[in-house]
Amino acid sequence: MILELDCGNSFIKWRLIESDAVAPRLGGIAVGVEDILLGIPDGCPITRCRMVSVRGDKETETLLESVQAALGVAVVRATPARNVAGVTNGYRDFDRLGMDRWLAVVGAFHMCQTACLIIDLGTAVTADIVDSAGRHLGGFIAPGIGLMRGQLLSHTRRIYYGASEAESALADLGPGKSTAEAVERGCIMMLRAYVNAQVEEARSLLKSDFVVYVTGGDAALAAGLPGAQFVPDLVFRGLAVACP
Ligand SMILES: Nc1ncnc2c1ncn2[C@@H]1O[C@H](COP(=O)(O)OP(=O)(O)O)[C@@H](O)[C@H]1O
Ligand SMILES: CC(C)(COP(=O)(O)O)[C@@H](O)C(=O)NCCC(=O)O
Ligand SMILES: [K+]
Repeated sequence: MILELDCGNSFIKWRLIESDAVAPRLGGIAVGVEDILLGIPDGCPITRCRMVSVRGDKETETLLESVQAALGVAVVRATPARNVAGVTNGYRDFDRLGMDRWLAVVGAFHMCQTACLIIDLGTAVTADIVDSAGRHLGGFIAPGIGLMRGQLLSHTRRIYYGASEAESALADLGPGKSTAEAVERGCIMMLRAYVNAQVEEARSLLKSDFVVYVTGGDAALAAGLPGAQFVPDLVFRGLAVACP
């Protein structure tokens, strides 16, 4: 059994997968390594572990070492590359491209073998464009919905509301008639406008048909994007290609 870890800025996504299987056996979202260890059944035969992390080097090293120590298996960490599986990294400094973005791009091209747009809605919302020859044309990074909302709450005096108000604010998306509705709906509208703009950008750059993949913890916020395929495990798919 292989343990796979995707360490994002907010959460660690983890799953257990048989080496030749497509569907995972078990998985979850964790804050720290302890949560992952609690989620793994006793005696589960883990033989390998692969990891991708966008956390700092020191934090990543600590995570990796604690997993190795707890499970007694070597952890393989995905590292930057100029080319993987027919995809070429488009950054001038290829090692500065976030590894989650890179693996999502690799996973996406591996699936469709044609031009694609990859949108990942997590802490940040990223969009990456790949042409039909596998050339990554670059991408965009913007704050995710939590960061947008958080900036408003922390940088204004009179914007405040509770969790239950926030929850009921999304019953519909028309003009808000309370602070909670106005902020929650405004942030969603901004996010959707950004996502739609990415589709337009890809259309004008690629000048051909392309596949749109949506992933990340907040992918549901892009629901209704015409023709988009929701692939929650896109980063894991790329991780398996990059670290077989
Ligand atoms: N079960 C869950 N627990 C916590 N957050 C979740 C959950 N499901 C979806 N989310 C959403 O996922 C977002 C984080 O997405 P994620 O892709 O994990 O980010 P990152 O890769 O930056 O850590 C949060 O903003 C939250 O709204
Ligand atoms: C853009 C990101 C912050 C997204 O991280 P996430 O929202 O998945 O936690 C991450 O991919 C990153 O740190 N990238 C390095 C900068 C870059 O891609 O240019
Ligand atoms: K992300």
